[in-house]
Amino acid sequence: MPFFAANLSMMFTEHGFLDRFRAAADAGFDAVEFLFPYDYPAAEVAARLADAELEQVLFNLPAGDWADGERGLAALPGREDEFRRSVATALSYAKALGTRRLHMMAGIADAADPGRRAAYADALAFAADAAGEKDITLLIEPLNPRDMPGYFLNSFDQAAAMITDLGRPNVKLQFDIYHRQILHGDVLKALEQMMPIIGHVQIASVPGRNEPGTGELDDFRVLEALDELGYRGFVGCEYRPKAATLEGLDWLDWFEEC
Ligand SMILES: O=C(O)C(=O)[C@@H](O)CO
Ligand SMILES: [Mg+2]
Repeated sequence: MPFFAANLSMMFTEHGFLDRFRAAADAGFDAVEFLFPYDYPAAEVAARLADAELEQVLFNLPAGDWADGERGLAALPGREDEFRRSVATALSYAKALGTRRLHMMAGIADAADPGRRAAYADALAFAADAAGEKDITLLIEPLNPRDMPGYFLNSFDQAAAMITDLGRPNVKLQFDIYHRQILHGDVLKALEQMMPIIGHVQIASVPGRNEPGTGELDDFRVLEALDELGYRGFVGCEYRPKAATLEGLDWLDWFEEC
């Protein structure tokens, strides 16, 4: 049985962000992830985690001007100083929140452009070193172009090659089953082949990005396969509930029963 983490950027949005921690704990979660904590003081977020006795398992590095369409800084030449400051900001939040995994978003950039590839490779090495000093795993995640048009990292093989080429033990793949199915399919074989470099898993149904068990894949079989393959990390529930979050949570009971 995987360890599930509620994604508080997508789940429990019936509540304000800071109230989602208590809501997730009351619903039975022991762990949470979210995209960004930066709108709130780290001490305030840490207090909500402590009050709800939750583990914070993952969040993203600052990703630039989100409202203006930016989706990360790593592959953007000319933004190196900002990127390096963003790494420091994320590490300081990670320390306050006890987080051991950070996701580095790449940005909207053409992966065929050598300048952008070089910027990304430099950013990855820099962030890997900085995270490694704090014993933190740095994750990279391929995203499908329907949800994230123009995103630099849109292939699992490309991500795996970058991780292998860099050869740092604290750089791993964020394997989002939803993105994998849309990008390439062949989910079970990819999990098997990439297991040595997987540092975090996320799940949602395809194509709706709703509760597991409501889409085209047998999500419960995929979750079982994670167990069989020896995955002992977290599975982030990064889905948009079809209706109220609590109403849709019975998928967890079905999964436990099967
Ligand atoms: O969109 C996803 O999938 C994520 O995991 C985010 O961290 C990136 O927006
Ligand atoms: Mg994801």
